[in-house]
Amino acid sequence: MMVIKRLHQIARYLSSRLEGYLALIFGLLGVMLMLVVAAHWFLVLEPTLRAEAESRAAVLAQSQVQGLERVLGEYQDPEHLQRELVSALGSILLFKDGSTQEHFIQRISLMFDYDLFRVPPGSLDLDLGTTACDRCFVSRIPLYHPQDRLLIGVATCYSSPRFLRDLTGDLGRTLLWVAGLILLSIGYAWFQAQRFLRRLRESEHNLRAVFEAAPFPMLLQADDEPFPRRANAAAKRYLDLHETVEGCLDSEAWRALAGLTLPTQAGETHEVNFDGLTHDRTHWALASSVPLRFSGRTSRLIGLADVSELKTVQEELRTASFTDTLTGLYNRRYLYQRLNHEIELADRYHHTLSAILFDLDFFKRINDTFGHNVGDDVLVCVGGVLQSCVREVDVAGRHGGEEFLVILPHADLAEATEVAERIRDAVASIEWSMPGLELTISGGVAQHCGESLDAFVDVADRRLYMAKESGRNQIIAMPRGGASEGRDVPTAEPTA
Ligand SMILES: Nc1nc2c(ncn2[C@@H]2O[C@H](COP(=O)(O)OP(=O)(O)OP(=O)(O)O)[C@@H](O)[C@H]2O)c(=O)[nH]1
Repeated sequence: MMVIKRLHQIARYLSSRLEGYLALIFGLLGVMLMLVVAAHWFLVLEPTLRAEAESRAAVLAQSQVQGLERVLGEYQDPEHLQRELVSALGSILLFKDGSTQEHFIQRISLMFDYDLFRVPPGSLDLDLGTTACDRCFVSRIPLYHPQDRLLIGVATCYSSPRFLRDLTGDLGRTLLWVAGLILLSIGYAWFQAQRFLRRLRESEHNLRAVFEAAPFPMLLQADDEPFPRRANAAAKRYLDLHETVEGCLDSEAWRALAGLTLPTQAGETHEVNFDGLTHDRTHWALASSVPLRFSGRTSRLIGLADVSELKTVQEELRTASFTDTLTGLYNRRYLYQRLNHEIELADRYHHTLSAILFDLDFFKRINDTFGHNVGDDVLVCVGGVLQSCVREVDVAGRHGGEEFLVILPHADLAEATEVAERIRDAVASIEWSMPGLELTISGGVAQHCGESLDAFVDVADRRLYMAKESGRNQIIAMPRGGASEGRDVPTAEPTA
């Protein structure tokens, strides 16, 4: 694992170095190409074309010189012969290209072997035409006597270099232009590539800086790897990441986080909670996960924003919104929400549901006699009694003022009445530290029979009113002879 990682690092280093020199390599390749083309031109093409041009010039000179041999055969008198030769040479030199008006043969000189050719020595050596003919092709054409076919001299023709130009045209200049353009293009491409690479490096550097300096945790993980490839300083702190001996980033919290389902779409966020962090508590984080490719591998960028404190505050607010601040019991808002829910469950699953509405007897008198603070303490104390007398599934809360409501799921009227009695007894038995303080409680019990929440509470309320009317300190679970109250089946007689 270490070896592979090391090799990977070396490969990455070499690759990054190569990237920097890539443009230079391409530039050198271009120059090499130009050198190969130039070498081919100067060493192969140009000599071949020159040889071809020379042979053309020689053929042309040969054809012209044939006329001279005829003159040599026709005239015996040296003076006459010389005049004719000069005239023939003049016509050869006048021979022009129709399109360019350029002379084909620019200079011609004759040399004879006077031992074989019987005229005074040197009398026929002629040299006519321009002397400045540097690049001319020189063709030496043997001259034979027309009768006995003996070699009697040599005609040296200096042909115009236009033969070479005909063959090459402007190839050389074109090649120079092309080479220049290629070099310019390579230079431009190299310059642009360097600029692009510099910008790329800058951009990568900036991204790394942003990644590192981000105040919230960010991690980069390849899809086929269990550990993050990169983590910024905030992530290392937050997830308590440490490097293992194998060189991977790992921690308890990372493992907990990696086991969760994180969002897969860009812009999507999930609230996740996970353990394993220091401070030994469950942490909440807002997680985002953006798919991307990194170093050619499918990866994801995980962003985390710790919302644990926000969650705690949210939870506290939620609890506060459902809690009565004085007694710590549920408040009326929660009681009604819960009762609504329990009614739905009872209707759906056809199970029993009962409720008890309590009211402290003559509570005003306690307030008036002992003061409001004592009244508050009494309310808190009664709340505690209520809480201790009900099951875990039951819900006890403050209905308002000195009224309390107890919800009893899966309890019929008889069972609820029993609980109500237990509470009444318990309240009556409280030993108050305040001399002269006595407290009783009255209650109305109702079993749900399919009616609405308001109607259900109303039944309990009317029975509570009856209890009050009947002298207080008692529980009413059925109307005494009231036909309109006879919906639920009483199983216990009212007590006094
Ligand atoms: N100390 C205190 N008193 C409260 C609180 N809420 C309501 N009360 C008082 O409770 C008293 C209720 O009085 P009443 O409605 O006349 O009823 P009661 O005196 O208990 O008489 P019955 O209900 O008929 O037995 C009022 O004096 C209210 O001020 C509270 O939070 N703290």
